[in-house]
Amino acid sequence: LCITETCPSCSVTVLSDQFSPNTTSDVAAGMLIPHTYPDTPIHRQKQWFKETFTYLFAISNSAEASEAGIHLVSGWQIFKSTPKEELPFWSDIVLGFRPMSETELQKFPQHRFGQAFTTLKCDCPPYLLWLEKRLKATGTQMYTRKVADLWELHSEYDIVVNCTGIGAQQLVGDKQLFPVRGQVLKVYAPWVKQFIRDGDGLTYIYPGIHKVTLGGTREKGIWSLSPDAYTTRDIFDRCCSLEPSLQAAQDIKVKVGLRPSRQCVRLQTEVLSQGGVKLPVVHNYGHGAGGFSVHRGTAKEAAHLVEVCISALQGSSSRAKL
Ligand SMILES: Cc1cc2nc3c(=O)[nH]c(=O)nc-3n(C[C@H](O)[C@H](O)[C@H](O)COP(=O)(O)OP(=O)(O)OC[C@H]3O[C@@H](n4cnc5c(N)ncnc54)[C@H](O)[C@@H]3O)c2cc1C
Ligand SMILES: O=C([O-])CC(=O)C(=O)O
Repeated sequence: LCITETCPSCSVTVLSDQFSPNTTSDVAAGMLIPHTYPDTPIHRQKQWFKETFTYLFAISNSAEASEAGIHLVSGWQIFKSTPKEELPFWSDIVLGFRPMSETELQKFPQHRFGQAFTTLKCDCPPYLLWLEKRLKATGTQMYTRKVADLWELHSEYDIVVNCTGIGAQQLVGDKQLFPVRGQVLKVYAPWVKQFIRDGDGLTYIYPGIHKVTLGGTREKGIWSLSPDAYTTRDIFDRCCSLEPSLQAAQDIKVKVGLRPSRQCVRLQTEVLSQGGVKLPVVHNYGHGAGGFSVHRGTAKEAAHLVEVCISALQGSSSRAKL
């Protein structure tokens, strides 16, 4: 979508072996709370988050909000001991960030410190469908196709943009990319309005428009997409210990996804070359546990890289004509 906006004259085709609702992005809670990428400068991560927040905040204030599944949500991030970094880098981007009051903390007797703020949440399947609808309206073609090798695309396309998430491990053999398995529950509990996140990142309660997401797990290097019944019970118990009213939750569905984790998002151009033929590839994958939080910012940067590739191709074809 960002490419169609940045480079309106180019024709875009989306190839994917799976579309919504069968992607990792459909499993995500979709909360805008960034995860830090250790090898990416903080100012760049902050810029990605800020652009994403600003973009989604505008949608949340529009008549599209409900169809797009975007809404504001207030709540608490709580800690058993005061974290080293009391003010995370994103504290001035979310709304109304402040330390929790003593009265608020009384709700969580096991926790000593907390941060209250308002952020945005994407209800992921509706948001992905809304994006697909907007993309189709630009004339973009979408085909179900598994790409085994990027070279198979060179006769059909001038530039390839690689947004394959965990699939990039196989597609481009990226050894730095690894799965972090996450299991979550989606439950019906419409009385839960505030989000609660344990600062250790393991337990969270995220109310969406129709369902509440209860999490979670972080299992490094595990590829299994099968739900685990013991883990389901454990997640439910951990969430009930933070919000006892969840005991009355109904219609519990279990989902599993593989976070495409890396020390940094791979957001760069690579020019593949074979027998004198060149194929520019813009990579944009490896968003780990924070893909929703930075998706618009990273997509805009990828679209800019595509723009640079187009200029280079136009430059080389006019030189060839000379
Ligand atoms: C349990 C869980 C909770 C999460 N919660 C949050 C959250 O609250 N906030 C947040 O910011 N992030 C969250 N995330 C992280 C977020 O889900 C990911 O960062 C994000 O979904 C990655 O998006 P992606 O588009 O790169 O990957 P995907 O959604 O996996 O999309 C990749 C696409 O590429 C296709 N593909 C792959 N290989 C090929 C190939 N060879 N040929 C053709 N197509 C291919 C796939 O079919 C898929 O359609 C969570 C993740 C999990 C697992
Ligand atoms: O950590 C969170 O708050 C939710 C999330 O992004 C994940 O489970 O990957």
